[in-house]
Amino acid sequence: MEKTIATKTQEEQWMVQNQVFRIYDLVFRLPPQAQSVNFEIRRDDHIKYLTKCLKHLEPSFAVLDAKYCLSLLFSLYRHYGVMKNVGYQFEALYVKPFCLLILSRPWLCYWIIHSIALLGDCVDDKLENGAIDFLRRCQDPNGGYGGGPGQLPHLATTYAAVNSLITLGGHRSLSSINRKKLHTFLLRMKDTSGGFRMHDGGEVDVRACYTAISVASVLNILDDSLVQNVGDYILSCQTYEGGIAGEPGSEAHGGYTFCGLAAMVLINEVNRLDLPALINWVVFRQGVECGFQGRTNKLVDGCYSFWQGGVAVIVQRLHATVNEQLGLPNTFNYDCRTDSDHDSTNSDGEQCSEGTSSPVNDINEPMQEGKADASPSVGLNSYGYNFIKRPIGMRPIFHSMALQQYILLCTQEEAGFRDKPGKRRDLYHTCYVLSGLSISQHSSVKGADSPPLPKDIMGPYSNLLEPVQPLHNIILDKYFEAYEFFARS
Ligand SMILES: CC(C)=CCC/C(C)=C/CC/C(C)=C/COP(=O)(O)OP(=O)(O)O
Ligand SMILES: [Zn+2]
Repeated sequence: MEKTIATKTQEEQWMVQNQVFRIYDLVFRLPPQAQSVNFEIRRDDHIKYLTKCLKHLEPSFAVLDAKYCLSLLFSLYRHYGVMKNVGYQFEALYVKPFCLLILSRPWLCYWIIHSIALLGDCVDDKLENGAIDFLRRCQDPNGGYGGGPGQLPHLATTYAAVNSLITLGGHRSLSSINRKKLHTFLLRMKDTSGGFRMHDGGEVDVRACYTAISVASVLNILDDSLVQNVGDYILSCQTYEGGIAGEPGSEAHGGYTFCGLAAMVLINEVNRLDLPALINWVVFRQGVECGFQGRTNKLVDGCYSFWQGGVAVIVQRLHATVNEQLGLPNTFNYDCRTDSDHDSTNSDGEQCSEGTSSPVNDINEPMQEGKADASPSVGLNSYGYNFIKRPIGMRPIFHSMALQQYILLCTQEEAGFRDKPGKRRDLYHTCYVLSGLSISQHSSVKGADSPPLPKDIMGPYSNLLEPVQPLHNIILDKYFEAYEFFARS
């Protein structure tokens, strides 16, 4: 069983809290002149580390396959009672780490390639071509992507492969995806409940619903047969706390809440969720340590900067639906907010009062002249595009500067990012901490095209990362390139 705060030993609790609160003290309780805190992102070091990881990944693909077979052989020996001790040791040392590594190579590609793109860089041609060719080999002849060549297709690795290829961009990469076969695979994963299962004979959960809907939407292959009843399934996972669980009857969790909310937006059924309850749940997940926790009474963790932060920024574009559910007038009131609750001037210095702002449109209504696109696209595959083109109608519902502080001071290592002080860096946390930092930095802008103000960036303005399409967690420019590419083909 996982340890909660309550079940951790005194010593473990002290270690985590002492380190996190030391930083908290430094930032919040000391006068600014006494703070010798470096908030700068070590951009070059992160890029160097990530590129090195990708380089190591590429030539080791074949080697890993061979070692995997060997480790399975030892595992079999152990189960049949032959070479029991040697088998145990070998399994602990090699089988488990290799299984994890070998089954998740499209994920490793995505975490690395997306992180490099967030930092404003790209991989060189050799690495790019290597990654495209490798992902092509992970594609199943009957559609979908496995964790490596010849492995069973799986929705999570399909999502990671598609997001990687879109992030690499360009004709060679985008056209390597067999969309027709992928649609067949997605239909095969569809369950009678309306949800999706992760792989043939696998578990049905909200993660599967999201990964299926996300890839179908961005590849322009979403249709009624895929959408049917998936909203019912996700709705049945919203808990009494307001967040969304992995499956009906489970506990609300940030990862699944992001998946459920993003999927509901992509199928245009987000108004069926209880959004005020969801907002109430997510705002209380940001702790005094400034980072987010994944669920009630658990420790903060850098990766929830994206899962929970992502929920918070998606909600910012759902102001019309939230107002409707609260029985409030449908007003666009972003301009009426200021940094001080008592200040009645808007960001342009004009006087304004609550409730007198301009009307807003719902997700599929034409955008207001001058606010965003005058003619949004129509159809099942356009909800994500229209969503990102909408103006942001609500100020951040989380403390963006505090989250940026947690990220920069508690999760940044010399190179790479981690969960919290005391943990080691890894590629998953590097990817989701950077994704969380990006959405946090861009959470105060009013539209997809405006850059953030320096006051909304913790540290030097050079810390600014590339913006993402939060519904897919793909770099915004690359998302638009893919949207146009697949709209034509
Ligand atoms: C796109 C995609 C595949 C999304 C996955 C979403 C995601 C991160 C789900 C989290 C799963 C989960 C229950 C973690 C709890 O781990 P824990 O008990 O170790 O962590 P905790 O103590 O923070 O809850
Ligand atoms: Zn984590």
